[in-house]
Amino acid sequence: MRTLDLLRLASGHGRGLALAVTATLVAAGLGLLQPQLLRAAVDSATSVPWQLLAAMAVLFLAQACVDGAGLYLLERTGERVVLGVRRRLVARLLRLRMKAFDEHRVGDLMSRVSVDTTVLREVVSTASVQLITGTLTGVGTVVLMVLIDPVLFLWVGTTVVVAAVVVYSLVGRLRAAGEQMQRGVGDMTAELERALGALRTVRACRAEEREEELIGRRAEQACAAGVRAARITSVMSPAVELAMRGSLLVVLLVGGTRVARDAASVGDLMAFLLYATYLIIPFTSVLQGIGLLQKGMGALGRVAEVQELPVEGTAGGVVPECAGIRLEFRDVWFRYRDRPVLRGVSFTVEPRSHVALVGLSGAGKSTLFSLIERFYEPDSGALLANGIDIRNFSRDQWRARIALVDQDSTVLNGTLRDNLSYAAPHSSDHDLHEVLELANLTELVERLPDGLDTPLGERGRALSGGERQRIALARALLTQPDLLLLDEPTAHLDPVNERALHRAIHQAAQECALLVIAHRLSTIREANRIVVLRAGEVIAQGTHDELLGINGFYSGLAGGRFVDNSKLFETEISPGWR
Ligand SMILES: Nc1ncnc2c1ncn2[C@@H]1O[C@H](COP(=O)(O)OP(=O)(O)OP(=O)(O)O)[C@@H](O)[C@H]1O
Repeated sequence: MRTLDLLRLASGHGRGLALAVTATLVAAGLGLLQPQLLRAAVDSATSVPWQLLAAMAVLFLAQACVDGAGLYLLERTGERVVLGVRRRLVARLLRLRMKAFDEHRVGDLMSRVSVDTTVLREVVSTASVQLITGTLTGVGTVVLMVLIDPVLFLWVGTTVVVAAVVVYSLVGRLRAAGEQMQRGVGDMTAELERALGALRTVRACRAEEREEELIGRRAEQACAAGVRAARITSVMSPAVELAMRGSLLVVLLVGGTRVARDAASVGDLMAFLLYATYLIIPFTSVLQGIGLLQKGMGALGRVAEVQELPVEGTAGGVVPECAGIRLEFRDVWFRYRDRPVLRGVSFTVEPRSHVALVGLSGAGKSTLFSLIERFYEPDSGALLANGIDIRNFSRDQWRARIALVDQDSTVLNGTLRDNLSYAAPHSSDHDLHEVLELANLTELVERLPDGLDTPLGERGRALSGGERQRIALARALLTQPDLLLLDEPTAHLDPVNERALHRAIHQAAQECALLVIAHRLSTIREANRIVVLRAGEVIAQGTHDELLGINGFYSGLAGGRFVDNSKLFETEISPGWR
């Protein structure tokens, strides 16, 4: 099965591989001719046979050139095969269903693209040729040896068979060790990615030593598997070497006596001896090839696992052009694995309306956003856009009509312009400046040394939390969505910027529908409608004033938990935060 996968890997590169294998085979063939020339020179010449020596020199040179060309072709093909695999893996990883990321660690998935594919390259560029040319030249050498002296070959053959049996018995264990090593490297990368991704927290918690210890342990696991593989190889290699040296000794002893008894000529013995030394090369090649192939099978398995993970579908129709989107949650149920999170959620966001979602932490508010973005699908019930189930639309088309600003306000490594136009790459400078003004960012652009073209650093490290949030909002507004999803948009803002952002949101709400996860009273008051969520259920809907009168849970939330920023401004803190 895996062998088939391996062959499939090389498909499309058959020409390059065939050329490389041919070159290596020709080089090996040229090598096999040399002892024959030597034999002829020794047996027939009475003086130094210059012509034969010149022919041998030409053979040596030709062999070196063809061998070099074959090696280059192989390495090139290996690189191209890996490029194809990496491209396929990257395309797959970027489209995996979100559930796959709940079950697999990002660092481990990354290590499959970097480390495992490198092992695959070795299999393609080295192991395949080692196995093919090693076997063929080995067989060729054996045939020539049998032709020269079958009796002598029997002696050599026996030692070689013993070595082959030792190698065969160790191959399975070498493969297992190879797999463990790759897994160890994957685990280590995952831990490192986790620690570096949260470096500020690691430092603030003075956890460097603990992280170092944990990541070191993962590295040790990879090292232990590597050492296990080395131990197995260290038994294999001397076994082969012993067999080779033994067979040379046998050739000298048995061959010498046969020459003494005139059963063979000196030329025969020299040619046979040369072939016996030549046999070492293909035999070691095949051995190394088998070892690499076993390692490669482990890597291939890990790469194939990614290829089998489910991706988001691309099928579906176009969202019909309309003046706005009316989004309806109709009796939506959803669970993460076996944990129910949403229970029969029903509510509607009218076109150009402003709806706030409120509820305690863990009530399921962000999950509602994930369902709207179609990161996950409901277990039952449906989300309807203007009466049509959104599963009928292609994800791409649907996502083009909505925009999301989440709490993390992701800023990508790149310039401010790259970040703003990420979802709308062809925006004009005029459009960019319009949204910058809306998000109260013009001052930031003036302050940055290269304005819109200033690099923002990895994850926008050079920016404040509020600036990142406003950039995320500006990016969302630039796409002119029909539905804007905001996860507490004013979370990182001071009152001045909060007011500016409310203005921006208010303006945006003229053009599109807004669904806002809100924790601040100011954000909630802006909404035409508030949906109260409790443990995955919608327990009430209405305006702020209506809900205060009819819903005890909401009144409790409003009285105790919403942050009233106007009070914060006066350095008073609402009772729930004391
Ligand atoms: N990927 C996930 N896998 C498993 N459980 C999850 C996942 N994401 C969220 N949950 C769980 O689902 C529940 C709802 O989470 P959700 O993030 O929707 O809550 P929330 O109301 O947005 O909370 P908050 O206000 O704290 O952001 C929580 O109990 C959370 O632990």
